[in-house]
Amino acid sequence: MLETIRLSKSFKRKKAVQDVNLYLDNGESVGLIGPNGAGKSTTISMISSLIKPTAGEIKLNGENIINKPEQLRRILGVVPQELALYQELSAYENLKFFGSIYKLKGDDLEKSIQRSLEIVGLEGRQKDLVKTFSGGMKRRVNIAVALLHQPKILILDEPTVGIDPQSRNHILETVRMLNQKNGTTILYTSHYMEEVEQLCDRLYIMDNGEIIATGTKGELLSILSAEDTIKVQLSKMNEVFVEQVKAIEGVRKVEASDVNLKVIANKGINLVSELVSLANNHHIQMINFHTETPSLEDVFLHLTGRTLRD
Ligand SMILES: Nc1ncnc2c1ncn2[C@@H]1O[C@H](COP(=O)(O)OP(=O)(O)OP(=O)(O)O)[C@@H](O)[C@H]1O
Repeated sequence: MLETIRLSKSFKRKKAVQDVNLYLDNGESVGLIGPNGAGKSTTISMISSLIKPTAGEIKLNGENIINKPEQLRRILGVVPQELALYQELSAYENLKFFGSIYKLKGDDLEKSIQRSLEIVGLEGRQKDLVKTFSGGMKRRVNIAVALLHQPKILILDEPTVGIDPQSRNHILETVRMLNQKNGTTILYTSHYMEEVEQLCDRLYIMDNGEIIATGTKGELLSILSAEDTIKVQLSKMNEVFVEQVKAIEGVRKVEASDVNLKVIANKGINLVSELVSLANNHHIQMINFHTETPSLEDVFLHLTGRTLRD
């Protein structure tokens, strides 16, 4: 349905986005995840024709629409990171104003406003001034604005940053409902891995302006399927022991702190028995150990050497 091909944007010498290929199929819920500054907002701004790409194409149903953004605008709803609301107007008045920009009028406009307010759960607060709302409620009004023209594709740029947990849950539920009940195609950006894990069928992982991995959760986790992670608590620790653990064939990484050891090793080696015999040689007891199941955060760490929130 919607596709970007080698989409790139530079600001002077800064390459903010480079060669980004992504596609959204009809009815999919797709996550775009990456740390601050990865290039997510810039990518979204290009797709929503707020800024012009330096290079690349944006295709809608196979047709390059970079120079005819109005085609895409009709079917695209965008919830930007920054609030775009009039604080001195009520929620209803804000929606009325933005609805008129979409050229909605009369009964159609009224129905759209009430439908959008209902979706975000603010129909009971529509007469209240936006300035009296919590941050989370303002975000929900922002989402209602993006829904006024019943977009087929909804893009949300980090919609849960800095808001209370109740509004966050409400927003996640709203997005899930729009995707699963209304069939709205979703592109959801976040630097919270657990949100995209919950909401999205497929993910793109972005770092330093580039897509560094893509796939379903299962496909991304399989990047780590060649490794085992074992965490061990010991009765005591010494440096020679740690060095000998590092030297075990197939061990990739060892992190030691206090009496805890985390060992990442190639799958298939008999790491536990090697550790037990080494510990015995040093008169160290293994108090407990467990194998860790990798998460998508681990995939990100594996690919970039950093955590998402670094
Ligand atoms: N108008 C601009 N002028 C110069 N540099 C910019 C501009 N907009 C973004 N950048 C730079 O481009 C890079 C990508 O920024 P972008 O906002 O797209 O990242 P992001 O992944 O959305 O992160 P965040 O979650 O912090 O918004 C950053 O290094 C940023 O400083």
